Amino acid sequence: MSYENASILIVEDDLTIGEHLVGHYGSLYSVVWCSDIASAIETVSSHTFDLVLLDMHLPDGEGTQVLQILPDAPGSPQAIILTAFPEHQMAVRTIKMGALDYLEKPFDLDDLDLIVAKALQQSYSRQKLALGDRQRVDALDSIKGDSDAVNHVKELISTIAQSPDTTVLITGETGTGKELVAQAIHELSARRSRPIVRVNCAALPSSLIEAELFGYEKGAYTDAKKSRKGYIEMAAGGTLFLDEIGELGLEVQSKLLRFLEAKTFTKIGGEREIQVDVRVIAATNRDMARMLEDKSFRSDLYYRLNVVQINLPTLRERSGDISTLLRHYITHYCQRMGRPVLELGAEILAEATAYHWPGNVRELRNVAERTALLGTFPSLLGDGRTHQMRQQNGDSTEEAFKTLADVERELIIATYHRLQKNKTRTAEVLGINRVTLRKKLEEYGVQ
Ligand SMILES: Nc1ncnc2c1ncn2[C@@H]1O[C@H](COP(=O)(O)OP(=O)(O)OP(=O)(O)O)[C@@H](O)[C@H]1O
Repeated sequence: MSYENASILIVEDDLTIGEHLVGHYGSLYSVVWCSDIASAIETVSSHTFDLVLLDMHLPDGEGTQVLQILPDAPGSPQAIILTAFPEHQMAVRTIKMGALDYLEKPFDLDDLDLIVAKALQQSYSRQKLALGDRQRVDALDSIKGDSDAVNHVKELISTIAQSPDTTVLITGETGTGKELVAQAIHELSARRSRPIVRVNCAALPSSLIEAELFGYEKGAYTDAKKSRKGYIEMAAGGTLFLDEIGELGLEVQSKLLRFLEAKTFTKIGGEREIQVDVRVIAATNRDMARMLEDKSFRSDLYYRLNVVQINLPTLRERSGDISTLLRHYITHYCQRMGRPVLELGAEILAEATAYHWPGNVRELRNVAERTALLGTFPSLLGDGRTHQMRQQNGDSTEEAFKTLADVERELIIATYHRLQKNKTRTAEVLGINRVTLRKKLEEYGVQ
């Protein structure tokens, strides 16, 4: 294993030892040498090191002063204590404070090399672990929303990720986030260092799909000049994400079922059994119950894929997440376009909440992009009224003014949605009669 990117801070006031250490480690690693405690504290607090070689007695203080700040320093480096004053108690104290090891001067460089290698190995594994944790957090973090339904999905993802061989079926309308979920399962699983290969079964003509999935041997077709790996082999060790699985023809369904059961397959035109270890995640927005009924999808394959199912809620079923998602994507696009972030007024949120979102989060994302680009929020409910957007903390006073009719509209729509579209309660709360409320809602295009 190579640690050429490792960085070491040497804290040593003895010139000969300092030069010796710099000469020895400087050709292998990035090395910084400080000869007093004050500059060592300053340096270790502002730069990232993997390791500190720390003398104990320096002219302006004790090495323990550096040792105690290491856990909070960038990169939380390890420390190896080097001292000319062998004191048993000091050794115990520094180890208790977190030092990795303690060497008495004069020391043998070979001994120090061994301890340094051990320290760098630990630091390397820790960094990999930290990276893994970060990826893990990021994977779930990309799934926005805080409704019970989304939190339940996130819990399922974490559980399924722990079991890297289990086949998963993700169902849900178009744009609900099936691919996002498949990606998160892969990134959280032990397979994350291997590829996730996505195959859109709807995008490939049925004549090609078998060759694309399983590959072919040279000569399998007239124009098969050399053999080719299929997606399954390309995903070896990782995850195969079969999107729109409902579009697979019956013939390929049988071959896929055999692969899922035996974990082996043969390429088209081949005889050799190929063994591949992949997790299969399938997704569909089709009504699978109906497909099973009309026998356009094999029930045995369905049950084999459906070991665990994640059913993603539509956006309208989790309307509480609409404002979070809109804010997230409008901010994202405004920042990407280098524009001031636009503010989402109550009226827009009320309209967005009332809307049906047939294209789910994908549609919302497109609306957010268009809004960021044009500065206006489209009329979702078909009343033809687009909304002029204001910039966060930057609107002109004129734009900030609203008419009484605007305020009334916002209040009525927001109250209606807060009361789960209960007209009687809404009319009661607003102090108007039901007929007036109904007329107003019709006028606003809200059902
Ligand atoms: N909970 C979510 N948080 C943030 N973005 C989301 C969420 N769900 C979906 N998206 C975004 O919406 C878009 C559509 O998501 P995705 O492609 O995963 O949907 P899908 O269900 O696989 O759609 P289809 O069935 O059409 O293939 C993507 O840009 C995705 O990043």
